[in-house]
Amino acid sequence: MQDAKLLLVDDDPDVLLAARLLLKRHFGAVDIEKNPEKLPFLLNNNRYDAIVLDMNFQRDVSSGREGFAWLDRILDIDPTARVILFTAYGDVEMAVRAMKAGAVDFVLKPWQNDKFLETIRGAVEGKKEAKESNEATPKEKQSGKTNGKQTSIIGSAMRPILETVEQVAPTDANVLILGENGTGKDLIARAIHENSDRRDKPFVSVDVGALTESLFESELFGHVKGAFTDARDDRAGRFEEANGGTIFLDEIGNLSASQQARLLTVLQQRQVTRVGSNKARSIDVRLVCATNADLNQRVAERQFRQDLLYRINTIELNLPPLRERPADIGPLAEHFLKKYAKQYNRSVLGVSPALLAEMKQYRWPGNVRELQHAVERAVILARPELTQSNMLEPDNFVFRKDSSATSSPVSETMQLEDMERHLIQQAMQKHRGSITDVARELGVSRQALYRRLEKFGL
Ligand SMILES: Nc1ncnc2c1ncn2[C@@H]1O[C@H](COP(=O)(O)OP(=O)(O)OP(=O)(O)O)[C@@H](O)[C@H]1O
Repeated sequence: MQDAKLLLVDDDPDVLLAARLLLKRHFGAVDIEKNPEKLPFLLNNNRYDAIVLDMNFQRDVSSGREGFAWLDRILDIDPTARVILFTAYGDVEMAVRAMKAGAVDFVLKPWQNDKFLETIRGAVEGKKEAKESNEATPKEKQSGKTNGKQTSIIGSAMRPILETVEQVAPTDANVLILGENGTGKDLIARAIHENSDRRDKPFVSVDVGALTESLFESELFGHVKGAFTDARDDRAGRFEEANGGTIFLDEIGNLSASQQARLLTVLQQRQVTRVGSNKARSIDVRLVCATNADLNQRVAERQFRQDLLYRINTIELNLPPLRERPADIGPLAEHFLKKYAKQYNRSVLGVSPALLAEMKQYRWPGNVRELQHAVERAVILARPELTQSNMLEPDNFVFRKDSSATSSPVSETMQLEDMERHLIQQAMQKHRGSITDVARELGVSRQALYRRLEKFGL
């Protein structure tokens, strides 16, 4: 019997009674509550080692919205709370989102007793360890509050790029970073700033592609009071905010003709004029731009001004897509795995050779960002019983299905996977979610079925 106090919150009295019956045999005290509105009172008057919270409180509502709101509320009252979520089959996506929002784990309903107990023990132990080492709480970890360090840049293909960064950073040369989405353009822009003499001054990042025509000028160059209806005060623009430091203009390829003309004037004169004013102010900023568009082609098509291109591309850095640097996939995957195993308290030690081989076959349309999210998801879903020798296996990993350009071995696998997923869905419906019956019908072990349910997010 473990000396721990638990709280279970679920609006189904049968679930509460069954769970309490099981947990009371293993833990010191188990409180149950049907009404989540009582949570603030309970939390303010008790110290719980773990809280099990249902995601859906009204019958027939399965959005989980209420569960998320209560999870937030709990973590606001007690940022050290270890919250485990009850989720139904089909809610695995929601469980992943909830862990990103600060829950420590989840239990699928109907639960298996040994897994349920193991999950609660893990949460209770985690709470003790956190107390002893005074470590960051799950919520602090999510917000990155405790991580003031620069993200490290991984991969041998990045080495020549980093060498150029080191060379050009101390100069004031304008840099244009080219590369598909998720290849690390933002990371490199920050590295340029950090390696320059401007590192103690602001780094201001603006997604210019997302600015509407009407917002563009006031956001970048500022405005004076009364310049337009909502201009209640004088406001500095992002160029002025970056004064002395670096301004990073992302998605520069998406600017309209008039925006390009305005920007070019500012860069030529090194002065900004706030909207509604006629006073020009000098600015001293280092300019770094990025785009995933082929700017030379856009110039050829007369979509982008050549004089603006020449002004921003004194130094050009090309970040290769991940599929063209397969040697970087392993180190990047291991890097993210270590990061998320620590964050989510999972004992996953590495990527199996079989999974690594599949990763190298895949085209990674979302590049490093996609790899990062896929590893995060796999780590969250990796239960000890699902990973052989604590390695991530192909079964633990989901590759994005809308990758039209996948190479043939992967697309054949995808078709098979679709069929498999369909068969499992049908059997789950027929047997109303009974794992034993579905496993028997499909001729697979219960563990193999769990693996597939998790893999397909069923
Ligand atoms: N070489 C790398 N080492 C470690 N992490 C990386 C590397 N490259 C990219 N990342 C991570 O991948 C994610 C996406 O990178 P980033 O935002 O820099 O890409 P981007 O090219 O600016 O994307 P977008 O074009 O969509 O703005 C970030 O979380 C970043 O930290």
